[in-house]
Amino acid sequence: MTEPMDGHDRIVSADADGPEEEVIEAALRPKKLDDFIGQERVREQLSLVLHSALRRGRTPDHVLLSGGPGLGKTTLAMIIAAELGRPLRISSGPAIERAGDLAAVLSTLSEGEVLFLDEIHRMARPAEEMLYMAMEDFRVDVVVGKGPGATAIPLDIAPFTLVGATTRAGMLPGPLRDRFGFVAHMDFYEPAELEVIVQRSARLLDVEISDAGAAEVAGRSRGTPRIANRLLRRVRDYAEVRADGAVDLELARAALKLYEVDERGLDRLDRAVLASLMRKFGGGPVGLSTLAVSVGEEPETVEVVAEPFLVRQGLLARTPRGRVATPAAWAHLGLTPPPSAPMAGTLFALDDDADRPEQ
Ligand SMILES: Nc1ncnc2c1ncn2[C@@H]1O[C@H](COP(=O)(O)OP(=O)(O)OP(=O)(O)O)[C@@H](O)[C@H]1O
Ligand SMILES: [Mg+2]
Repeated sequence: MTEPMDGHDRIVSADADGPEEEVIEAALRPKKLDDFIGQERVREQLSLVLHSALRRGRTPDHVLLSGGPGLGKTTLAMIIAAELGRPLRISSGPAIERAGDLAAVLSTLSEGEVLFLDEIHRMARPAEEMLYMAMEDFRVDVVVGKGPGATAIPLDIAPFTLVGATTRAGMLPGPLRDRFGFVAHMDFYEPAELEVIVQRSARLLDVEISDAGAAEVAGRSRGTPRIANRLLRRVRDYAEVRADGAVDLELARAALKLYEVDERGLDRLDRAVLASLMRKFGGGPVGLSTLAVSVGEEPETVEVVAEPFLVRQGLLARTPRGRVATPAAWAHLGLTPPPSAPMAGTLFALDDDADRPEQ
Protein backbone atom coordinates (compact mmCIF):
# COMPACT_ATOMS: atom_id res chain seq x y z
CA MET A 1 0.00 0.00 0.00
CA THR A 2 1.28 3.46 -0.85
CA GLU A 3 0.88 6.67 1.06
CA PRO A 4 -2.13 8.56 -0.26
CA MET A 5 -1.23 11.24 -2.77
CA ASP A 6 -3.47 13.53 -4.71
CA GLY A 7 -2.87 15.01 -8.11
CA HIS A 8 -1.17 18.11 -6.83
CA ASP A 9 1.96 16.78 -5.22
CA ARG A 10 2.87 14.83 -8.31
CA ILE A 11 5.96 15.80 -10.18
CA VAL A 12 4.37 14.42 -13.37
CA SER A 13 1.09 16.32 -13.05
CA ALA A 14 0.32 18.37 -16.16
CA ASP A 15 -1.44 21.01 -14.02
CA ALA A 16 0.40 24.09 -12.84
CA ASP A 17 1.45 23.98 -9.17
CA GLY A 18 0.84 27.53 -8.08
CA PRO A 19 2.14 31.09 -8.13
CA GLU A 20 5.76 30.08 -7.72
CA GLU A 21 5.69 27.84 -10.74
CA GLU A 22 3.81 30.48 -12.71
CA VAL A 23 6.79 32.81 -12.35
CA ILE A 24 9.20 30.21 -13.67
CA GLU A 25 6.84 29.29 -16.50
CA ALA A 26 6.60 32.91 -17.52
CA ALA A 27 10.37 33.08 -17.78
CA LEU A 28 10.49 29.96 -19.95
CA ARG A 29 7.64 30.93 -22.26
CA PRO A 30 8.61 31.49 -25.87
CA LYS A 31 7.61 35.01 -26.91
CA LYS A 32 7.45 34.63 -30.69
CA LEU A 33 5.82 32.11 -32.99
CA ASP A 34 9.23 31.15 -34.36
CA ASP A 35 10.41 30.18 -30.89
CA PHE A 36 7.35 28.05 -30.21
CA ILE A 37 8.55 24.47 -30.60
CA GLY A 38 6.49 21.68 -32.15
CA GLN A 39 2.78 21.77 -33.08
CA GLU A 40 3.99 22.36 -36.63
CA ARG A 41 0.59 22.50 -38.29
CA VAL A 42 -1.01 24.75 -35.68
CA ARG A 43 1.92 27.11 -35.92
CA GLU A 44 1.80 27.33 -39.67
CA GLN A 45 -1.97 27.81 -39.81
CA LEU A 46 -1.90 30.39 -37.07
CA SER A 47 0.91 32.24 -38.77
CA LEU A 48 -1.24 32.55 -41.92
CA VAL A 49 -4.27 33.73 -39.97
CA LEU A 50 -2.25 36.41 -38.19
CA HIS A 51 -0.12 37.61 -41.05
CA SER A 52 -2.92 37.82 -43.59
CA ALA A 53 -4.94 39.90 -41.11
CA LEU A 54 -1.93 42.14 -40.54
CA ARG A 55 -1.50 42.57 -44.26
CA ARG A 56 -5.14 43.54 -44.73
CA GLY A 57 -5.01 45.81 -41.71
CA ARG A 58 -7.94 43.97 -40.09
CA THR A 59 -8.35 42.25 -36.76
CA PRO A 60 -7.86 38.51 -37.28
CA ASP A 61 -10.59 35.93 -36.76
CA HIS A 62 -11.25 34.68 -33.26
CA VAL A 63 -9.03 31.75 -32.28
CA LEU A 64 -9.91 28.76 -30.12
CA LEU A 65 -7.02 26.85 -28.56
CA SER A 66 -8.02 23.39 -27.50
CA GLY A 67 -5.78 20.91 -25.73
CA GLY A 68 -4.78 19.31 -22.45
CA PRO A 69 -3.11 21.13 -19.56
CA GLY A 70 0.47 22.26 -20.00
CA LEU A 71 0.57 21.98 -23.80
CA GLY A 72 1.06 25.70 -24.47
CA LYS A 73 -2.35 27.38 -24.77
CA THR A 74 -1.55 30.37 -22.56
CA THR A 75 1.83 30.64 -24.22
CA LEU A 76 0.24 30.78 -27.68
CA ALA A 77 -2.32 33.38 -26.57
CA MET A 78 0.53 35.64 -25.48
CA ILE A 79 2.37 35.00 -28.71
CA ILE A 80 -0.72 35.95 -30.75
CA ALA A 81 -0.91 39.36 -29.08
CA ALA A 82 2.83 39.86 -29.47
CA GLU A 83 2.80 38.92 -33.17
CA LEU A 84 -0.05 41.36 -33.76
CA GLY A 85 1.71 44.01 -31.71
CA ARG A 86 -1.46 44.46 -29.67
CA PRO A 87 -2.16 44.55 -25.94
CA LEU A 88 -3.43 41.40 -24.30
CA ARG A 89 -6.30 41.35 -21.83
CA ILE A 90 -6.55 38.21 -19.72
CA SER A 91 -9.65 36.82 -18.08
CA SER A 92 -11.20 33.40 -17.64
CA GLY A 93 -14.51 31.56 -17.75
CA PRO A 94 -14.76 31.07 -13.98
CA ALA A 95 -14.08 34.80 -13.39
CA ILE A 96 -17.10 35.71 -15.49
CA GLU A 97 -20.05 34.85 -13.31
CA ARG A 98 -22.59 37.24 -14.79
CA ALA A 99 -23.19 38.87 -18.15
CA GLY A 100 -22.29 42.18 -16.50
CA ASP A 101 -18.78 40.92 -15.75
CA LEU A 102 -18.25 40.27 -19.43
CA ALA A 103 -19.80 43.57 -20.49
CA ALA A 104 -17.35 45.35 -18.20
CA VAL A 105 -14.41 43.66 -19.91
CA LEU A 106 -15.71 44.07 -23.46
CA SER A 107 -16.67 47.72 -23.13
CA THR A 108 -13.14 48.69 -22.08
CA LEU A 109 -11.28 46.92 -24.89
CA SER A 110 -9.28 49.10 -27.24
CA GLU A 111 -9.39 48.58 -30.98
CA GLY A 112 -7.50 45.46 -32.04
CA GLU A 113 -6.91 44.31 -28.50
CA VAL A 114 -6.55 40.58 -27.91
CA LEU A 115 -8.88 39.20 -25.26
CA PHE A 116 -7.74 35.89 -23.79
CA LEU A 117 -10.49 33.90 -22.09
CA ASP A 118 -8.95 30.90 -20.38
CA GLU A 119 -11.15 27.92 -19.47
CA ILE A 120 -13.82 29.37 -21.69
CA HIS A 121 -16.00 26.27 -21.24
CA ARG A 122 -16.63 27.35 -17.63
CA MET A 123 -18.28 30.67 -18.44
CA ALA A 124 -21.80 31.37 -17.11
CA ARG A 125 -24.59 30.84 -19.61
CA PRO A 126 -25.94 34.40 -19.89
CA ALA A 127 -22.41 35.69 -20.43
CA GLU A 128 -21.90 33.10 -23.13
CA GLU A 129 -24.88 34.43 -25.04
CA MET A 130 -23.57 37.95 -24.76
CA LEU A 131 -20.25 36.75 -26.09
CA TYR A 132 -21.86 35.27 -29.24
CA MET A 133 -23.12 38.69 -30.22
CA ALA A 134 -19.90 40.44 -29.32
CA MET A 135 -17.85 38.03 -31.41
CA GLU A 136 -20.08 38.38 -34.42
CA ASP A 137 -21.20 41.99 -34.45
CA PHE A 138 -18.86 43.74 -31.99
CA ARG A 139 -21.95 44.85 -30.16
CA VAL A 140 -23.70 43.75 -26.97
CA ASP A 141 -27.06 44.44 -25.39
CA VAL A 142 -26.73 45.47 -21.79
CA VAL A 143 -29.93 44.80 -19.91
CA VAL A 144 -30.78 47.44 -17.36
CA GLY A 145 -33.47 46.94 -14.74
CA LYS A 146 -35.62 43.91 -13.98
CA GLY A 147 -38.97 42.47 -14.94
CA PRO A 148 -41.33 44.33 -17.30
CA GLY A 149 -39.36 47.56 -16.93
CA ALA A 150 -36.10 46.04 -18.11
CA THR A 151 -34.56 47.59 -21.20
CA ALA A 152 -31.73 46.46 -23.43
CA ILE A 153 -29.23 49.16 -24.19
CA PRO A 154 -27.12 48.39 -27.25
CA LEU A 155 -23.44 49.06 -26.76
CA ASP A 156 -20.81 49.13 -29.51
CA ILE A 157 -17.49 47.59 -28.70
CA ALA A 158 -14.16 47.99 -30.45
CA PRO A 159 -13.23 45.26 -32.93
CA PHE A 160 -11.14 42.79 -30.98
CA THR A 161 -9.74 39.29 -31.36
CA LEU A 162 -10.94 36.69 -28.92
CA VAL A 163 -8.53 33.90 -28.04
CA GLY A 164 -10.37 31.21 -26.10
CA ALA A 165 -8.62 28.31 -24.41
CA THR A 166 -10.19 25.08 -23.29
CA THR A 167 -9.08 21.69 -22.09
CA ARG A 168 -12.59 20.41 -22.89
CA ALA A 169 -13.54 21.42 -26.42
CA GLY A 170 -16.39 18.90 -26.28
CA MET A 171 -18.04 20.91 -23.53
CA LEU A 172 -18.30 24.08 -25.62
CA PRO A 173 -21.77 24.76 -26.99
CA GLY A 174 -21.90 24.51 -30.78
CA PRO A 175 -22.89 28.15 -31.36
CA LEU A 176 -19.83 29.32 -29.45
CA ARG A 177 -17.46 26.93 -31.20
CA ASP A 178 -18.83 27.98 -34.57
CA ARG A 179 -17.99 31.61 -33.97
CA PHE A 180 -14.27 30.93 -33.90
CA GLY A 181 -12.72 31.37 -37.31
CA PHE A 182 -9.79 29.18 -36.41
CA VAL A 183 -9.66 26.23 -34.01
CA ALA A 184 -6.22 24.98 -33.06
CA HIS A 185 -6.05 21.47 -31.64
CA MET A 186 -2.93 21.06 -29.59
CA ASP A 187 -1.60 17.52 -29.33
CA PHE A 188 0.90 15.90 -27.06
CA TYR A 189 4.46 16.59 -28.16
CA GLU A 190 6.86 14.14 -29.75
CA PRO A 191 9.95 13.19 -27.72
CA ALA A 192 12.19 14.97 -30.25
CA GLU A 193 10.19 18.20 -29.82
CA LEU A 194 10.32 17.93 -26.05
CA GLU A 195 14.05 17.42 -26.28
CA VAL A 196 14.40 20.76 -28.04
CA ILE A 197 12.19 22.36 -25.40
CA VAL A 198 14.35 20.90 -22.62
CA GLN A 199 17.49 22.19 -24.31
CA ARG A 200 16.01 25.62 -24.75
CA SER A 201 14.84 25.78 -21.13
CA ALA A 202 18.22 24.54 -19.92
CA ARG A 203 19.86 27.42 -21.79
CA LEU A 204 17.51 29.93 -20.20
CA LEU A 205 18.07 28.43 -16.75
CA ASP A 206 21.80 28.30 -17.33
CA VAL A 207 21.97 24.54 -16.90
CA GLU A 208 24.59 22.56 -18.78
CA ILE A 209 22.92 19.47 -20.22
CA SER A 210 24.12 16.83 -22.66
CA ASP A 211 21.98 15.74 -25.62
CA ALA A 212 21.43 12.33 -24.03
CA GLY A 213 20.50 13.97 -20.73
CA ALA A 214 17.94 16.19 -22.46
CA ALA A 215 16.53 13.22 -24.34
CA GLU A 216 16.15 11.31 -21.10
CA VAL A 217 14.20 14.12 -19.43
CA ALA A 218 12.08 14.58 -22.58
CA GLY A 219 11.23 10.89 -22.81
CA ARG A 220 9.77 10.88 -19.31
CA SER A 221 7.68 14.03 -19.72
CA ARG A 222 4.40 12.49 -20.89
CA GLY A 223 4.35 14.51 -24.09
CA THR A 224 3.87 17.71 -22.07
CA PRO A 225 6.19 20.77 -22.05
CA ARG A 226 5.13 21.81 -18.54
CA ILE A 227 6.20 18.42 -17.16
CA ALA A 228 9.44 18.55 -19.18
CA ASN A 229 10.30 21.91 -17.65
CA ARG A 230 9.44 20.71 -14.16
CA LEU A 231 11.52 17.53 -14.48
CA LEU A 232 14.40 19.59 -15.81
CA ARG A 233 14.32 21.79 -12.71
CA ARG A 234 14.31 18.79 -10.39
CA VAL A 235 17.20 17.22 -12.29
CA ARG A 236 19.06 20.50 -12.06
CA ASP A 237 18.56 20.55 -8.25
CA TYR A 238 20.02 17.09 -8.06
CA ALA A 239 22.95 18.02 -10.28
CA GLU A 240 23.76 21.07 -8.18
CA VAL A 241 23.68 19.27 -4.85
CA ARG A 242 25.05 15.87 -5.75
CA ALA A 243 27.39 16.76 -8.61
CA ASP A 244 28.97 19.75 -10.31
CA GLY A 245 25.74 21.06 -11.79
CA ALA A 246 26.12 19.52 -15.24
CA VAL A 247 23.47 17.08 -16.42
CA ASP A 248 24.44 14.01 -18.43
CA LEU A 249 22.52 10.81 -19.11
CA GLU A 250 23.65 9.05 -15.99
CA LEU A 251 22.85 11.96 -13.76
CA ALA A 252 19.41 12.47 -15.33
CA ARG A 253 18.62 8.80 -14.76
CA ALA A 254 19.78 8.87 -11.14
CA ALA A 255 17.80 12.03 -10.39
CA LEU A 256 14.61 10.77 -12.01
CA LYS A 257 14.97 7.51 -10.16
CA LEU A 258 15.08 9.45 -6.92
CA TYR A 259 11.92 11.31 -7.91
CA GLU A 260 10.32 7.97 -8.86
CA VAL A 261 9.60 8.88 -12.47
CA ASP A 262 10.29 5.87 -14.68
CA GLU A 263 11.39 5.59 -18.34
CA ARG A 264 7.83 5.96 -19.60
CA GLY A 265 7.00 8.86 -17.30
CA LEU A 266 5.01 6.77 -14.83
CA ASP A 267 5.24 7.80 -11.21
CA ARG A 268 4.64 5.93 -7.97
CA LEU A 269 0.85 6.17 -8.14
CA ASP A 270 0.71 4.96 -11.75
CA ARG A 271 2.92 2.01 -10.94
CA ALA A 272 1.03 1.23 -7.73
CA VAL A 273 -2.22 1.02 -9.70
CA LEU A 274 -0.72 -1.31 -12.30
CA ALA A 275 1.12 -3.43 -9.75
CA SER A 276 -2.01 -3.88 -7.67
CA LEU A 277 -4.09 -4.72 -10.72
CA MET A 278 -1.61 -7.40 -11.69
CA ARG A 279 -0.50 -8.77 -8.34
CA LYS A 280 -3.79 -8.73 -6.47
CA PHE A 281 -6.27 -9.22 -9.27
CA GLY A 282 -4.35 -11.28 -11.79
CA GLY A 283 -4.51 -8.41 -14.29
CA GLY A 284 -8.27 -7.83 -13.94
CA PRO A 285 -10.92 -7.17 -14.87
CA VAL A 286 -11.59 -5.47 -11.58
CA GLY A 287 -13.94 -2.63 -10.67
CA LEU A 288 -12.57 0.89 -10.19
CA SER A 289 -13.49 1.19 -6.52
CA THR A 290 -11.99 -2.18 -5.61
CA LEU A 291 -8.82 -1.24 -7.41
CA ALA A 292 -8.72 2.15 -5.70
CA VAL A 293 -9.13 0.63 -2.24
CA SER A 294 -6.29 -1.76 -2.96
CA VAL A 295 -3.89 1.15 -3.51
CA GLY A 296 -5.33 3.22 -0.66
CA GLU A 297 -6.72 5.96 -2.90
CA GLU A 298 -10.07 7.50 -3.68
CA PRO A 299 -11.65 6.09 -6.85
CA GLU A 300 -11.65 9.58 -8.30
CA THR A 301 -7.91 9.97 -7.84
CA VAL A 302 -7.26 6.72 -9.66
CA GLU A 303 -9.73 7.57 -12.41
CA VAL A 304 -8.77 11.19 -13.00
CA VAL A 305 -5.12 11.33 -12.00
CA ALA A 306 -3.64 7.98 -12.98
CA GLU A 307 -5.82 6.29 -15.55
CA PRO A 308 -5.89 8.70 -18.49
CA PHE A 309 -2.15 8.47 -19.00
CA LEU A 310 -2.09 4.69 -18.44
CA VAL A 311 -4.84 4.28 -21.03
CA ARG A 312 -3.05 6.60 -23.46
CA GLN A 313 0.11 4.54 -23.01
CA GLY A 314 -1.79 1.33 -23.74
CA LEU A 315 -0.99 -0.05 -20.29
CA LEU A 316 -4.51 -0.21 -18.92
CA ALA A 317 -7.85 -0.81 -20.58
CA ARG A 318 -11.25 0.18 -19.29
CA THR A 319 -13.72 -2.55 -20.17
CA PRO A 320 -17.40 -2.83 -19.26
CA ARG A 321 -16.38 -5.45 -16.70
CA GLY A 322 -13.61 -3.47 -15.10
CA ARG A 323 -10.00 -2.44 -15.44
CA VAL A 324 -7.60 -4.74 -17.26
CA ALA A 325 -3.81 -4.69 -17.44
CA THR A 326 -2.55 -5.04 -21.00
CA PRO A 327 0.40 -7.23 -22.03
CA ALA A 328 2.47 -4.04 -22.29
CA ALA A 329 1.76 -3.38 -18.61
CA TRP A 330 2.99 -6.81 -17.56
CA ALA A 331 6.11 -6.26 -19.62
CA HIS A 332 6.68 -2.75 -18.28
CA LEU A 333 6.62 -3.87 -14.66
CA GLY A 334 8.58 -7.00 -15.45
CA LEU A 335 5.87 -9.32 -14.13
CA THR A 336 4.68 -12.58 -15.59
CA PRO A 337 1.00 -12.93 -16.36
CA PRO A 338 -0.65 -15.91 -14.64
CA PRO A 339 -1.68 -18.93 -16.72
CA SER A 340 -5.04 -18.36 -18.36
CA ALA A 341 -6.82 -20.87 -16.12
CA PRO A 342 -8.95 -19.19 -13.45
CA MET A 343 -6.79 -18.58 -10.44
CA ALA A 344 -7.42 -20.19 -7.12
CA GLY A 345 -8.23 -17.85 -4.30
CA THR A 346 -9.55 -15.00 -6.41
CA LEU A 347 -13.13 -13.92 -6.69
CA PHE A 348 -12.39 -12.25 -9.97
CA ALA A 349 -11.87 -15.29 -12.11
CA LEU A 350 -13.78 -15.02 -15.35
CA ASP A 351 -16.38 -17.34 -16.76
CA ASP A 352 -14.77 -16.66 -20.09
CA ASP A 353 -11.47 -15.12 -21.01
CA ALA A 354 -12.70 -12.59 -23.52
CA ASP A 355 -11.38 -9.58 -21.65
CA ARG A 356 -8.14 -11.11 -20.62
CA PRO A 357 -4.95 -9.86 -22.24
CA GLU A 358 -3.17 -12.13 -24.69
CA GLN A 359 -0.75 -14.32 -22.85
N1 LIG B 1 5.68 24.80 -27.80
C1 LIG B 1 6.37 25.14 -26.69
N2 LIG B 1 7.67 25.44 -26.76
C2 LIG B 1 8.35 25.74 -25.65
N3 LIG B 1 7.82 25.78 -24.41
C3 LIG B 1 6.53 25.51 -24.28
C4 LIG B 1 5.73 25.17 -25.41
N4 LIG B 1 4.47 24.95 -24.99
C5 LIG B 1 4.48 25.12 -23.66
N5 LIG B 1 5.71 25.44 -23.22
C6 LIG B 1 6.09 25.66 -21.83
O1 LIG B 1 5.25 24.88 -21.00
C7 LIG B 1 4.72 25.66 -19.93
C8 LIG B 1 3.23 25.48 -19.86
O2 LIG B 1 2.63 26.06 -21.01
P1 LIG B 1 1.24 26.87 -20.91
O3 LIG B 1 1.12 27.54 -19.60
O4 LIG B 1 1.13 27.70 -22.12
O5 LIG B 1 0.21 25.66 -20.97
P2 LIG B 1 -1.39 25.72 -21.00
O6 LIG B 1 -1.81 24.90 -22.19
O7 LIG B 1 -1.86 27.12 -20.95
O8 LIG B 1 -1.78 24.94 -19.67
P3 LIG B 1 -3.13 25.06 -18.79
O9 LIG B 1 -4.18 24.23 -19.49
O10 LIG B 1 -2.76 24.44 -17.48
O11 LIG B 1 -3.48 26.50 -18.68
C9 LIG B 1 5.15 27.10 -20.17
O12 LIG B 1 6.04 27.47 -19.19
C10 LIG B 1 5.91 27.11 -21.48
O13 LIG B 1 7.19 27.66 -21.25
MG1 LIG C 1 -2.94 28.13 -19.47
